[in-house]
Amino acid sequence: MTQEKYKVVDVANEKSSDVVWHLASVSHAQREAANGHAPAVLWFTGLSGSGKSTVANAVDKMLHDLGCKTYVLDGDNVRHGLNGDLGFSDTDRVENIRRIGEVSKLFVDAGLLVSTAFISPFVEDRASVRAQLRDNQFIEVYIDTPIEVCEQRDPKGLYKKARNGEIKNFTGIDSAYELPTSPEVHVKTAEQSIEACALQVVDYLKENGYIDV
Ligand SMILES: Nc1ncnc2c1ncn2[C@@H]1O[C@H](COP(=O)(O)OS(=O)(=O)O)[C@@H](OP(=O)(O)O)[C@H]1O
Ligand SMILES: Nc1ncnc2c1ncn2[C@@H]1O[C@H](COP(=O)(O)OP(=O)(O)O)[C@@H](O)[C@H]1O
Repeated sequence: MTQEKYKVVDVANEKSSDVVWHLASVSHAQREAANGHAPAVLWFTGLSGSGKSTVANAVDKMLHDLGCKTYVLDGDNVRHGLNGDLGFSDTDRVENIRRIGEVSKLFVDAGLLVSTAFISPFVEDRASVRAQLRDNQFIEVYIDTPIEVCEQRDPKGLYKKARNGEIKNFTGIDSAYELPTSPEVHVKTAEQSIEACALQVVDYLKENGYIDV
């Protein structure tokens, strides 16, 4: 192995300071050309029951049908696996989002349009994930649904449990949700169908040159 195959990065404060990166032999531009679209993370954020998973999966299906390389990260494949050790204290939520941010970055590096569906309640954590990606690779999608509507939907019966005191630290009841201040896409699920919500996101990708179909 010759030395130019390696890039030494400044990670003096990390435990992995003796680890060096192997430079990629397939460039971002080559991946983008092969996939036919730009990579990005569609970061869905909103209350429990707001419709993050439903809309993220509808978007994923539309993009897949258009021939895009996609993936959805949500509680089912993350909180039961990689983040199975984390609960719902503020500290655990911060770590949950940090790890999901790292995983999203890898998917973006692989050239995918990745959709994440996590409450991600804190402005600072969403901003940290954005800051780790290149310009335009983080698209915040605010799934804006009034808590009354979420509570009426209550697809998992969790609001009822939280109101009864069976669940503590429930977002919107006794745990904070900090509103996105300038999301790239602002989706109001109480005012339009699931399909219209998903189209709003896909149209954003078309209008901003991520996909060209
Ligand atoms: N205390 C508390 N508060 C909020 N949500 C709770 C809680 N306990 C369990 N659940 C279920 O976990 C899902 C939220 O997990 P997230 O990883 O998205 O949360 S966070 O981003 O770390 O805040 C959330 O799923 P969604 O309804 O899909 O949002 C709930 O089903
Ligand atoms: N326009 C809409 N967009 C998204 N979900 C909707 C809409 N109208 C009704 N729903 C329903 O609301 C519920 C949202 O649940 P879910 O997607 O699991 O939310 P979250 O992932 O935010 O917890 C689903 O039962 C879905 O069918």
